[in-house]
Amino acid sequence: MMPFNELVLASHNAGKLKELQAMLGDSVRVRSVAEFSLEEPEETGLSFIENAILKARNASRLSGLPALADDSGLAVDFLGGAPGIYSARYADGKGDAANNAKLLDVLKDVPDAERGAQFVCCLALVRHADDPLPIICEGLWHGRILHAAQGEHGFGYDPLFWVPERNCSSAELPASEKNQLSHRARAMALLKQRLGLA
Ligand SMILES: O=P(O)(O)OP(=O)(O)OP(=O)(O)OC[C@H]1O[C@@H](n2cnc3c(O)ncnc32)[C@H](O)[C@@H]1O
Ligand SMILES: [Mg+2]
Repeated sequence: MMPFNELVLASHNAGKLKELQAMLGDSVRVRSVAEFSLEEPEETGLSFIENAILKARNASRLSGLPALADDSGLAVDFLGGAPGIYSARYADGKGDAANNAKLLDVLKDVPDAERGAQFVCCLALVRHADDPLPIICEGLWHGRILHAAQGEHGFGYDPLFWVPERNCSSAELPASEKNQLSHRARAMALLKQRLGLA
């Protein structure tokens, strides 16, 4: 059991919410921040950590509940870690398909050996909106960027992310497998350890 019985997930991304819920299982009753507000807080931080804390505090303030936020993104080696914390806004807010198209275009002449990338996930848990000691857990997932989209599962950049340990894209993995391997899965495993659940 979690040290509390209700938790609000501070995300407006349906793909993330599904994965986080599956990973949390029935260890805690999960609510979504959308029950309290549809307005997304501005992600003004310069790091995944700052943005995750900012989203968690916002959701906790709105709900009066402990809150778990996920700030994540794709860091491409050839681009010096871009789009990074700006992954959701890479194509100026035009959405996943536009983000993916832009990334493919920017990397169109880059050979496989230079297409290394990491998915990054930072989870932040606050017990209340002004919690002075949020719990922060990170996870990385190493792969490389494909030359064209592959696979239908997952969300976001998954169709472009080659998973060397499975020889397929992350959008070709069934949800249950992605949820054991991914950046989010690694961060969640650490969070469960920190909470004494693992
Ligand atoms: O901030 P919230 O409301 O949680 O939702 P968001 O989609 O804006 O989330 P982020 O600000 O953390 O941006 C994450 C970006 O990285 C992408 N991303 C994160 N995890 C991913 C995953 O597991 N598979 C594919 N893309 C992912 C996602 O599609 C977004 O473009
Ligand atoms: Mg966001």
